[in-house]
Amino acid sequence: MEIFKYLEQYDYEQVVFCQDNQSGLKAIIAIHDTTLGPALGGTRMWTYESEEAAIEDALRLAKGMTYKNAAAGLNLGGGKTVIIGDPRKDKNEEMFRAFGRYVQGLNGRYITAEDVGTTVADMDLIHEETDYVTGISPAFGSSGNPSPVTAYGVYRGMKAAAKAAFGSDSLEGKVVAIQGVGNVAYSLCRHLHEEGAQLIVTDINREAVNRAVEEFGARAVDPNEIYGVECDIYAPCALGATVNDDTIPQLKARVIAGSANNQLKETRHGDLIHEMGIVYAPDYVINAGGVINVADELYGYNYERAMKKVETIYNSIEKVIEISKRDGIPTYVAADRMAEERIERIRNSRSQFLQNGHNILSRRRTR
Ligand SMILES: NC(=O)c1ccc[n+]([C@@H]2O[C@H](COP(=O)([O-])OP(=O)(O)OC[C@H]3O[C@@H](n4cnc5c(N)ncnc54)[C@H](O)[C@@H]3O)[C@@H](O)[C@H]2O)c1
Ligand SMILES: CC(C)C[C@H](N)C(=O)O
Repeated sequence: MEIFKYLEQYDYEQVVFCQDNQSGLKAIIAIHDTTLGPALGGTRMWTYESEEAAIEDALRLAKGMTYKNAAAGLNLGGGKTVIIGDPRKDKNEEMFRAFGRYVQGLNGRYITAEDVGTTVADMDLIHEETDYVTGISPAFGSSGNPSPVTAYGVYRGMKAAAKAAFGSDSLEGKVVAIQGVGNVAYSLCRHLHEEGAQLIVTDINREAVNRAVEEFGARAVDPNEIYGVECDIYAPCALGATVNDDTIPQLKARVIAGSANNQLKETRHGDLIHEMGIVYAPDYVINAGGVINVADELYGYNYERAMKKVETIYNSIEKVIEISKRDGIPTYVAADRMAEERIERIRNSRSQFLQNGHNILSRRRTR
């Protein structure tokens, strides 16, 4: 990967490589765009095939956060961190504290939170070193684990997408195929089960599958089978890029709506599913519940206020589908336009000069 070429192509601001011998920390903080405000995005811990794969993931996820935060109406830019390592074996206190010091070093340009492989306990360790972390324990006045709120947003967005595909937003009797039943999807399964949807689940973690089978009467399938099952809705809730050349021909679903980030391997896959008449709820619009929830901490966390905003995900999904139909464009393009237009509007409204704290005239007088 030619890194500067990539940064230039997608207009990234900054990439920070964090290394600490003692703890084994190897992390990449990617800051995509801070036009709207500080970059807020989670920290993912994952075993990557190569350093290049880790860098690419951080970059793609950071850009996704710029669009997610903008589309959700937040005054926040986009950033993300990946820590290279196995979250089941390689974590230690020193690692998250070392990482916290790197976050502190950015002096508020980047604020972190949970993502795949990290927990509230990890955020609490980061918080030992910096205030620029959200999703820490509620005992600190924070919002805690964002996953259940993300799940609620996905559930609401899925209903809006179902309305467009089936004429009703009721999910009763609908068959939903869920890939990955981790933190978000577990709560999503609960909402769907309560509404009377039938669940088909898969995960590479057997325990996670068993829990969904036992608690929600889900039918389990092998990871490779999930794409081809007979279902109404495919909910990707594991990692990204699962809507691709191999999986699209297998899909029977009329709706794709799930929590995973970067669901489309390439944008052309969004074009392809659009042509096939599949209603795609753009990933960063439907999964914004978690970031909406943690972002509320910046105002002094209020659960009711945060949930009121999360409810609007239903309307946002309706809106992208409406624009998609009106302009004859795929929903992912409609969502990108919505996000980009907001960034441009705010960029322009901020264009007048504002004193930035360096009072040149008063300093001159003291010389
Ligand atoms: N946690 C949040 O609040 C939040 C917010 C927005 C987006 N997301 C995104 O949603 C997705 C899920 O997040 P999470 O917090 O639930 O993570 P998680 O790690 O708790 O769950 C992911 C699950 O997917 C499983 N998995 C991984 N690869 C798989 C595969 N090939 N096939 C089947 N299962 C597989 C894992 O075993 C795990 O159980 C991620 O893409 C994340 O970036 C999460
Ligand atoms: C800020 C976090 C809640 C971010 C979350 N992992 C996301 O992808 O939106």
